[in-house]
Amino acid sequence: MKIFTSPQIRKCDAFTIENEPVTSLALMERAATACAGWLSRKFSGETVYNIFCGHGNNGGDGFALARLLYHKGCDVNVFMDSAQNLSADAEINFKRTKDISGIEFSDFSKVNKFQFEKESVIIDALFGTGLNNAIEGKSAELIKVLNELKFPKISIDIPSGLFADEVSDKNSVVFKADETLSFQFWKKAFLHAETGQFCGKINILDIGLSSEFIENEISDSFVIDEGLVREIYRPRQEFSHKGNFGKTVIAAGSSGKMGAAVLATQAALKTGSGLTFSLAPQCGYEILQTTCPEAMFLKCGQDFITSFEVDQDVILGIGPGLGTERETYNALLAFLKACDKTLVLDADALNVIAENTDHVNLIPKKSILTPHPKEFERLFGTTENSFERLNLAKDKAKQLEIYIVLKDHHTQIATPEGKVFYNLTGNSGMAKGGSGDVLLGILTSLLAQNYSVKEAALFGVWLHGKAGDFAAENHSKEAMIPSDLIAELGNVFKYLNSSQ
Ligand SMILES: NC(=O)C1=CN([C@@H]2O[C@H](COP(=O)(O)OP(=O)(O)OC[C@H]3O[C@@H](n4cnc5c(N)ncnc54)[C@H](OP(=O)(O)O)[C@@H]3O)[C@@H](O)[C@H]2O)[C@@H](O)CC1
Ligand SMILES: Nc1ncnc2c1ncn2[C@@H]1O[C@H](COP(=O)(O)OP(=O)(O)O)[C@@H](O)[C@H]1O
Ligand SMILES: [K+]
Repeated sequence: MKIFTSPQIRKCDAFTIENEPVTSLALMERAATACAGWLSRKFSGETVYNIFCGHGNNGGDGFALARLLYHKGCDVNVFMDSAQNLSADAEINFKRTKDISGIEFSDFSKVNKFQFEKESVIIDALFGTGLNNAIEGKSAELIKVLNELKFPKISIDIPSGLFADEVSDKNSVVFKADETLSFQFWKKAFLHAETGQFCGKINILDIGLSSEFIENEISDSFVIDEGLVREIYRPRQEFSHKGNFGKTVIAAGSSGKMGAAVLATQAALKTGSGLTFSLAPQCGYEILQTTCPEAMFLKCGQDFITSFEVDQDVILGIGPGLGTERETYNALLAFLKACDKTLVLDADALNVIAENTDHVNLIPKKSILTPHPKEFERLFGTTENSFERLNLAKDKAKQLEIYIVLKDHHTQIATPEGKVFYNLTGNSGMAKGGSGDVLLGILTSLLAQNYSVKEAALFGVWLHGKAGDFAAENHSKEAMIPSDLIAELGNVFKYLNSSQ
């Protein structure tokens, strides 16, 4: 699914109004109807909705929502700034709502003394995508008060104070939502840590904006939705044999870090690789042969890896637990100098490359790099925030013709064509040492099975997160461990096969 910027969303809005039989007012009604439906499914009939309306169209959504909820039999209070002029559509919806005697209207200034009912919900319809500056004055004071209230908080379209496409100033006042009801599209602000922390759970509501516009408008940012994953996923053919599913080699591990090699190798096996090998030092022989009996052992060194030489017909994933021995580093640099095949590079392999700025030029084109934020910084330098980090990743992916998988809550994949794909699966239960090793195994296995590099990156990151979500469901975010991700891979494939 494409991600649009605020100006593109406005264009989409205008195109829909111009080319489809719908007025801007009717579009507002659709938006409010979608919100009213969502809220009445979510909350009980006893709920009292306290709707805070700004003077733009976000406020217009709020006035319309107040009327629709009231007509569903709900209790509704509306708060507004009576001194402000309203936008045209907000004015019409204000007029349609103000004469309903059952709805109480109050000025923002009354909020401090207002007796909120026990079953209250706070609805933020103050500012939407039209915000053009940090919120100050009365509105800022209001938001500070609302943020202190201990009731469920819902933002309409975007939490007030956030910009859709960029980071807001650290000190700016932002409404802190438990859930955000947004229209039609994901916004970048929902997907980055600095801004996403204000959004709570995101719910994208379809309001029927022009599919013609959505198809034709160019965007370089996408979310990986399940439809895209299903297009990529290829169920196994029954008339097939192990030779059809590639050879995966996981180069990982050193004395004291063999667990990383085990996790990556097991993940490669459970993702469907035809033949799987662990390239590891002798100290890991018994460990790997016992924990991964299906994988073959390629000995390269005693306590750490001293050579990365492999056959030409394999796909190689390098990095987890390699350690920091000079000999391993030199062997990897020598190998990279001679290699022109796609690789998956993670962890210590990235640290080797980060040692010298020229080393990035040794990365074979079309390789996948999977840095976490610190590794990314070591490789490519520091940035002010995650939006800028992503821009730098986009530049580097284009310049070096590689795929950069920026690991995060919503992992971002930057492609050589300058596109960015945000992942939506995964959870904080995965924030544990070893999760990244599992990802390397999955990605390498998919490449070996002949998925294109882009497909492997998108599908692999989604699979990894989905396995994490299943693990959290079964074990809790606290108790789940990276091994559980591997165990859940089977259920993710079953899920893909059963709901085709
Ligand atoms: N697109 C869609 O698909 C649909 C969109 N819809 C809804 O419309 C919303 C966008 O509405 P919008 O453009 O009227 O902007 P919104 O955020 O309500 O108001 C901004 C107002 O505040 C002002 N202002 C700006 N910054 C300020 C500041 N710092 N401090 C103080 N004032 C500030 C600014 O005035 P200006 O400075 O521009 O004169 C403007 O008057 C969108 O989020 C969604 O909810 C749905 O109804 C239908 C489908
Ligand atoms: N809060 C989170 N939400 C979703 N995914 C997460 C979260 N924290 C970590 N992850 C995922 O877990 C993995 C952690 O990788 P990494 O930091 O390399 O760990 P390690 O190297 O210790 O295995 C990444 O794929 C990352 O996206
Ligand atoms: K809002």
